[in-house]
Amino acid sequence: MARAALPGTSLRLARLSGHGDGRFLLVPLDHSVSDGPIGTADGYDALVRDIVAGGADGIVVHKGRARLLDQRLLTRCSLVVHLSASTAHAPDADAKVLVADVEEAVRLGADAVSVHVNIGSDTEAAQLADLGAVASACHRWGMPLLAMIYPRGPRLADPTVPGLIAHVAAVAADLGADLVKTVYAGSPDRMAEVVATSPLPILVAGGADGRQELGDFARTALAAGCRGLAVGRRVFTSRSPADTVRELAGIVHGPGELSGPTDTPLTTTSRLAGVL
Ligand SMILES: O=C(CO)COP(=O)(O)O
Repeated sequence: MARAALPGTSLRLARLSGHGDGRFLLVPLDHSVSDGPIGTADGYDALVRDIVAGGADGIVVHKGRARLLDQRLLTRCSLVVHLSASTAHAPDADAKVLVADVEEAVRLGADAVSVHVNIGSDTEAAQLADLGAVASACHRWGMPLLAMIYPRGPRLADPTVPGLIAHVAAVAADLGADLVKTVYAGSPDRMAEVVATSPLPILVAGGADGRQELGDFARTALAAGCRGLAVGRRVFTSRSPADTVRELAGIVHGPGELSGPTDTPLTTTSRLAGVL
């Protein structure tokens, strides 16, 4: 569904979809807030270099990290500033709070901002209020808004029910987001049901579930109509993050220089599940 976007919003969105095809491969690296450092300080810089070399459209980081990055890398890869946070040590890790605002993201040169909302959590009301307020600020500044929105909370037994995911995607659209990142519904048919209801492009979260090979997972999600992927842990815990990103970029944006299988069994990431 076509929407009238501000020129700034559509220009930044076009930059974010680096290949100009309306598809997106993002690599979230905000895990350092939720769970602790992603490797060493030098390793983090090398990781970002690998992600850029592999052809990711954008990385997702918090505001302080954005200031520490090598700016030259961000001329070839978009910057998404994540405005939400919680840590694994909180009494309720699903309770995301805002830790930055859109003006800060503008000053940092962001191509988009993201907000995390857990629908069904005990603090859903505050997170919805935050999403609405950030959407208004994004509209003032011409800044694209990625809603990382999930069915997640103590009363939700199965977050992969298509009707539930469709509902959270509708919340994102109705409150003013431009892109949705949410969970995979478990099968292509179920995911296609979700996509059919959403006026916004849906990016599927890579997650830590290693049961399906990452490339297959990506192909399945794209075939179901998803417009891209946001894959964090399964990139930075792979043997070669650059090769993993290269493979995913080839799947998201069409045939490219695909490399061999790069995904490795996940050993360190399951503890993050439910926090991000
Ligand atoms: O999107 C995430 C954090 O914002 C989490 O990404 P992964 O589940 O792919 O690690």
